[in-house]
Amino acid sequence: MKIVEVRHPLVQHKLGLMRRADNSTKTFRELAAEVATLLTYEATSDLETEDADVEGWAGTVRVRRIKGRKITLVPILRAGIGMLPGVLELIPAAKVSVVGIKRDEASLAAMPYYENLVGDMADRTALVLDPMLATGGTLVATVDMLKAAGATRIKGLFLVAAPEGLKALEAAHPDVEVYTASIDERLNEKGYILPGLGDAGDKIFGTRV
Ligand SMILES: O=P(O)(O)OC[C@H]1O[C@H](OP(=O)(O)OP(=O)(O)O)[C@H](O)[C@@H]1O
Ligand SMILES: O=c1cc[nH]c(=O)[nH]1
Ligand SMILES: [Mg+2]
Repeated sequence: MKIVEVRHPLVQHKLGLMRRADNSTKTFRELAAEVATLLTYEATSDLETEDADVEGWAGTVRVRRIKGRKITLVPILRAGIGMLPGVLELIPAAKVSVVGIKRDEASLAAMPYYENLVGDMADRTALVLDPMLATGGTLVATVDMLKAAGATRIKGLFLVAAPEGLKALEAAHPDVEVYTASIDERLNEKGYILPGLGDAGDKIFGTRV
């Protein structure tokens, strides 16, 4: 399975700022979007390009443009919404497919509650957005949904990923690519990533703080 831990200094610096416990909602949100932009840059580095001719100031110029295949962004409610503005900075025309999944806090089981996907999923690369990959249950349920709708090219962007979640994904969907700012140490007994970021959804939405 392709797993890319992005070691770029800007990513590492911004993730380090996100780990502070005293961040305001505004600061956490801004950093989540900024890291999402940088992860998008990495995750799109293998997009195919083709030649095209444009009329420039001194005549016709041969340029490169992104070839045919289109992208759909798939933010997982709620917390994935926090990454959406940063990804749209680089792919402003992308169609957005929304998935709602809530992790049951006691069993840690992923509970899907909403699905609204673009129609032509089979023709698109799906970029799944979620700040946290913990047990992997949410991501596996999301990929199940996307594949059932015809998706064959799926990449996931996560601010932080736990080894346990990566293992679960590899067992269920080894064809999915993962881009993350950090592979952290482990999960705690409540399924939270250590050292992690805490509850990313609560921090992005300003709830329970
Ligand atoms: O890998 P897993 O163990 O499944 O956990 C990860 C999921 O948990 C969090 O969402 P949460 O259920 O807290 O929902 P929220 O976005 O509404 O906060 C997080 O944003 C992921 O979606
Ligand atoms: O560490 C974690 C795990 C799941 N969800 C979060 O928001 N944080
Ligand atoms: Mg949450």
